[in-house]
Amino acid sequence: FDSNSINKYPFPSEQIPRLSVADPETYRLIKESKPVIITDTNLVGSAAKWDLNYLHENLGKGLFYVYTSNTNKFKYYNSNRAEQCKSFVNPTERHHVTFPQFLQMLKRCSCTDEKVYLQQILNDTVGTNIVDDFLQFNWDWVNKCKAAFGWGQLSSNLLLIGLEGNITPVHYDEQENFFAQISGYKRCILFSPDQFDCLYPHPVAHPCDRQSQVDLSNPDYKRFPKFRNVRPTEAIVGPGDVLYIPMYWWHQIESLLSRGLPPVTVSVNFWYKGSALPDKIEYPLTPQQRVSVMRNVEKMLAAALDDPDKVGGLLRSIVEGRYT
Ligand SMILES: CCC[C@@H](CC(=O)O)C(=O)C(=O)O
Ligand SMILES: [Zn+2]
Repeated sequence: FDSNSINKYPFPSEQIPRLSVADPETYRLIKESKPVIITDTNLVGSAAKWDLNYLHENLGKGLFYVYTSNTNKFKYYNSNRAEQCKSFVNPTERHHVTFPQFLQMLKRCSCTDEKVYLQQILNDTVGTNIVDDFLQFNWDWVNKCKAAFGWGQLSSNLLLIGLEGNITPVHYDEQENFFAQISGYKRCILFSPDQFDCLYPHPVAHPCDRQSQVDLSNPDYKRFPKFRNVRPTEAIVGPGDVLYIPMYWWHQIESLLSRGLPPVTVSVNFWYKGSALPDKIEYPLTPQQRVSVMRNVEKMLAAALDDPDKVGGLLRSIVEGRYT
């Protein structure tokens, strides 16, 4: 990757540890829900050949979700909620196209400043060669991890094909994630769940639930003063690396400029449902549990008031002059 393509952000960063699949420390970190880059897993080694030509030949005739953006940011939004919310402006456009059409869109990007990002759950419409490659993922290792950490079922594998420069802005997911990098390089900037107060997520009922309101490239310190206190940990993942993104950990993922061609990055993620609640809740609550409680309060109040826009007013009445 081209090291001077690294965006400068107004905060110092720690480095995410980079450990071997054979190192016991790797599993200690995962057990503690801490991020770690795991090398030599061969988790998606069979996908090392997934370049655009091979994918064009073998992905099949199915349709793929491809997002376009007039900026380089691909902020996720819930399209059903977006339709309900008249004032909401979609940050990206979603298209349902064939792979050849995606390749055409990619080509057009070189002469417009539009960016594209294919984000498609791997399903049974793919060709037999892709199915074979998928079956040759290192399921033995990843299933052992799932069992060892008590994770729930694998909910999906998302195929991500992005253009260099693409950014998935900072957000958290409610699933455990083994993020496998296949080609190209991605900068992964992570923030622990206890930094919730610094990252000001949209309201739970908003189309951009779980997404931070803070634009890392242009933070609005008046609206989001605590953003000054963020302490990220980051790393650059390359082909063969697997990044463990623990559930509720905030992350921003940036596709880096690569000197060579093609200017695309390819990744596959493995989203797992979280582990079951412990029989006995220990106190103090973990940061993840605190986020989950806040989410449930917002959901309950939005339902009780039958209007998400009234939640802020009621919470202020509860807090101001009483819990401050
Ligand atoms: C839609 C998912 C995008 C991905 C980040 C990226 O590779 O751009 C991510 O956020 C995740 O795997 O959780
Ligand atoms: Zn994510």
